[in-house]
Amino acid sequence: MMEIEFRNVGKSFPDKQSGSVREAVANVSISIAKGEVVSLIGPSGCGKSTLLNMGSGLYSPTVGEVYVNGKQVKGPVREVAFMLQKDLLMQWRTIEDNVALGLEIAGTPRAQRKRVAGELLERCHLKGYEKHYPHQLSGGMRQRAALARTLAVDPQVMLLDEPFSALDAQTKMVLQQDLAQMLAEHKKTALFITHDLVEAIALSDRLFVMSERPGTIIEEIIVDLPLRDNPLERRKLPQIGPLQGRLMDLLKIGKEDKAALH
Ligand SMILES: Nc1ncnc2c1ncn2[C@@H]1O[C@H](COP(=O)(O)OP(=O)(O)OP(=O)(O)O)[C@@H](O)[C@H]1O
Repeated sequence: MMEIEFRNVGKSFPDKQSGSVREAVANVSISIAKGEVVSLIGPSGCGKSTLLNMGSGLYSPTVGEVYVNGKQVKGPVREVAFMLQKDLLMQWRTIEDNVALGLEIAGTPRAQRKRVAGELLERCHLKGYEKHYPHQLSGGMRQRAALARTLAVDPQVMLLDEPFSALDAQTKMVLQQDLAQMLAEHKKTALFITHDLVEAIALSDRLFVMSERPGTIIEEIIVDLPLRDNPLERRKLPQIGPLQGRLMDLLKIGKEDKAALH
């Protein structure tokens, strides 16, 4: 069974200026099996975040349906966790309490919350920072804490909306490595949005390339490369360059007047 499925999904938003509706996403069908990591790439404004929001139940599709674990998504889904570019940590809570937030909401007893948060912080290389506050950490460390918080609720499906785009290139590579290892170790299913083509190739089993708005899928690419759990090594493979070139061509980078990616 597919873990997450978009069936002929479309989404339109009311356009305040014209008073009509504007189509953001058109006729998208994507099926992702348990344990698969899939990336969405496409020009800015093509509807990638809108798709993720429909996956989590935050937005409802105008047409079509979304399923998680065979059940139609009709509102926020417990099995799905979101991670965004902004870490959204609460400044007044310690790192440990930020990581345990979802568990607290779920009513998990304090001792268990502390244990889970401690284990995840160690796994995310933040041991010793449990009692620190977000402002005392670097951007990369805060994003690690956000990753630990996302994993704390043990979601089946992770929706990742450019989680590393605000980080410097080297920090980003190290976090990608941690994420990839955790996804592989826990067989999590993930749908990842990125503008970084090599990041998409390094982390994914499959890629979907979207057109400009209204976003549709223009190409599905199977990343037939080893080392999905080791993106630092996968990046070094000779096949990466040609694959990146193919994506650049599909996205018409440098071929048109406008910037396809930014
Ligand atoms: N809540 C909303 N109300 C109205 N329009 C919206 C809403 N959310 C998104 N849109 C519109 O839908 C289109 C797609 O936006 P979306 O954020 O999904 O694109 P994106 O591909 O994620 O962009 P980027 O790569 O720049 O993050 C845009 O034109 C955007 O203005």
